[in-house]
Amino acid sequence: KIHVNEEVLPLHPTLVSDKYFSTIDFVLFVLLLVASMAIGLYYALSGRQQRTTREFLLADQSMKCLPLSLSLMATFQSAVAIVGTPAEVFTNGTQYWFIGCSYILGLLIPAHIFIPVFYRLHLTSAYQYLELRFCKAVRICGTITFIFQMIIYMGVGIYTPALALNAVTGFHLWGAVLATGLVCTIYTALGGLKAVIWTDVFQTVVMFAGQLAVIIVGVQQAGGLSHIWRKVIEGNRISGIDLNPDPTVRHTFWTLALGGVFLMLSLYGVNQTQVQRYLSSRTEKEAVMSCYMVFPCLQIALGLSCVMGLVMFACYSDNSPLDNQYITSKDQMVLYFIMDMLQDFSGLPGLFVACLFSASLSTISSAFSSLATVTMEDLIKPHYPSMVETRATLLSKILTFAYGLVCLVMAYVIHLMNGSVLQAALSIFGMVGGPLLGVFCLGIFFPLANSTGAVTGLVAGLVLAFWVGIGGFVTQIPSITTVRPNNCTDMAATENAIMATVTTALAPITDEPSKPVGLYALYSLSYMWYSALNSSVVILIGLIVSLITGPMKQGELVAGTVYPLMDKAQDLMQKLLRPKSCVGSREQRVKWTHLPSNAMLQYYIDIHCSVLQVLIALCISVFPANWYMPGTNKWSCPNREKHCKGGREKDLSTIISGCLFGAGNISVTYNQKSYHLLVGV
Ligand SMILES: O=C(O)CCCC[C@@H]1SC[C@@H]2NC(=O)N[C@@H]21
Ligand code: NA
Repeated sequence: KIHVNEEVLPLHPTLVSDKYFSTIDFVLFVLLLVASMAIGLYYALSGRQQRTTREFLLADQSMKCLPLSLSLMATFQSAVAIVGTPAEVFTNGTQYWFIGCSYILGLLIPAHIFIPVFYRLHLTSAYQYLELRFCKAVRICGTITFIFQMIIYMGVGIYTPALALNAVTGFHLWGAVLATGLVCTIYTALGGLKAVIWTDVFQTVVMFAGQLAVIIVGVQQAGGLSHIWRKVIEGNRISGIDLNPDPTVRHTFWTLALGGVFLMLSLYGVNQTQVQRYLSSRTEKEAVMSCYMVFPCLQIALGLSCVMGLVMFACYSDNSPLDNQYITSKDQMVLYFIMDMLQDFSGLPGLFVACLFSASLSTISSAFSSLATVTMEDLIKPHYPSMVETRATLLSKILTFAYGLVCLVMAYVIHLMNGSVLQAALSIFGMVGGPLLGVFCLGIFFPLANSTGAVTGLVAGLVLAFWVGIGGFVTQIPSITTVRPNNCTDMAATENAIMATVTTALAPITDEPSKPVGLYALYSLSYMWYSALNSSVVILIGLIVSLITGPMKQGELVAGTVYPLMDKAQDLMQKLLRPKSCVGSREQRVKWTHLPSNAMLQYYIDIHCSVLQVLIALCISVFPANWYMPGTNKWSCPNREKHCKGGREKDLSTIISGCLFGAGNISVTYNQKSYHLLVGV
């Protein structure tokens, strides 16, 4: 049996028999690199030739929403998702598809909370916010955390397609890594953010084209839609909605749709790569629009990958190349499928490989650009405030090159680690991106949070993240190795053990394992909850420490750094200390229907609402108040019979939020008067 090792086995004799990457496939791959490079050079040489940092790092703030939205999607849609998602669906069914539900809140909240705050502060780096809101130290901590996260992700992003290609076709591993790394570095360093965004657009088109072509031909090869449907039904791969509340189950509706919201927020809300795109928009409105438009793009991308997984399953359910040890990891599955089933369609493998590398290029170029930006803006510029623009721009270009080299080094580090890439990437986002999300939320939603609280919270969040993340990684080794015995050499066995560990619930759990207790329960937490857990811990510790060390005073806050949502949080704390009398005597009441329909309403939420309720309230707060305010008698107020008569009997958003999350109090302030509402049924 073949153990894939690119150094020993440059070509694969038994894998796809006599089928190799052909000349036309190779040409398509090279064309992709050449076209990307050409776009980069065009922006390097045209216009004002990237002479200021505003031009180089923020695309002259001239971007429109269509290219922005495609670029937003391309940034976090790497080869990891292209090979990882079909493999996930192949092994565990379509449950992962439910992550699509998290895109709703995961994009609405950035669009209406994060974008307005960042855009109006005229930032370049998202971490400038942390200094404005807290202090320099928090900014530096945030920047360093971000750099750490992106460097690892970049390594995974560049290594994944190269490894898959190498394992299946024997294409030179380091040749592919070097080619993509160099091309990407050059066009990013020369063309700046504008080149990155426009190459993203081109690469997105290639990505969709590749996936779509493979699916269409694949369906035909697999014996048509009805045959595929029968196979996936027989193989039990169409997953129903799994409402199991157990947080240790890897993928359920809750881990994906709710845990996924936090993941999405850390990526689309506060990650520099995306914030930089919002800031490069011509207007705030266009930035918000681009955020809306990512939604269908992400859904299409997710749908295509899932369908590809199903098609693959129909082809290989009885004869898995993984079981036959034709391939060594499920991440090689997609390419194996392409080379095995579609080899006779000249150019199709090449188109798909171009798709794979498009995904990877668009991700690492965004990473280079954002890393150069934060290094310049957060670490270098503050020390040289009088640096001239041309010099700063040149330095930014050099930084981009430097990160290109770092990326190549990281590819080698990832090469030494080995593992299932999708879960690895998402775990990194949860472990490092989660705490970062927490510190931003702490600043934006809680006026009382101070710098000490922010630093302590961030550090505590990171410590917990690595504790739980690494704990989960280590404690899973024994159980998995027994599941998957292998008869390779000792070296290969250890390697496989590590690989299988990251693959975690590779096989759906068949026999009921004993419930983990104590720390093991914590370690077995689904990786999809990492973002939520870690960000909540940062907020909680941040608030506690802030309260102990003396909360921030209203006057000390820089205007525009806090979102009005939690404006009254301090009032609320005081109110909570008093016995609660639904509506204080100071507060006046008017009929709900007397509130003007365009009233600007401010909400604050009872502190004993759960995090979920807070989220829902956030969601509610983004809809125009007059959608559900006037005369809705689901809002209870004292004398509600008197005041709230004749309204709509059922208000959808109220009912859904109420049913799902129980009741919570929300107060509305209008014209300096407070009104209390009870959300729920
Ligand atoms: O790099 C990748 O391709 C995978 C990691 C990022 C995936 C996140 S999960 C939610 C969202 N949907 C996507 O397609 N990408 C991001
Ligand atoms: Na990408």
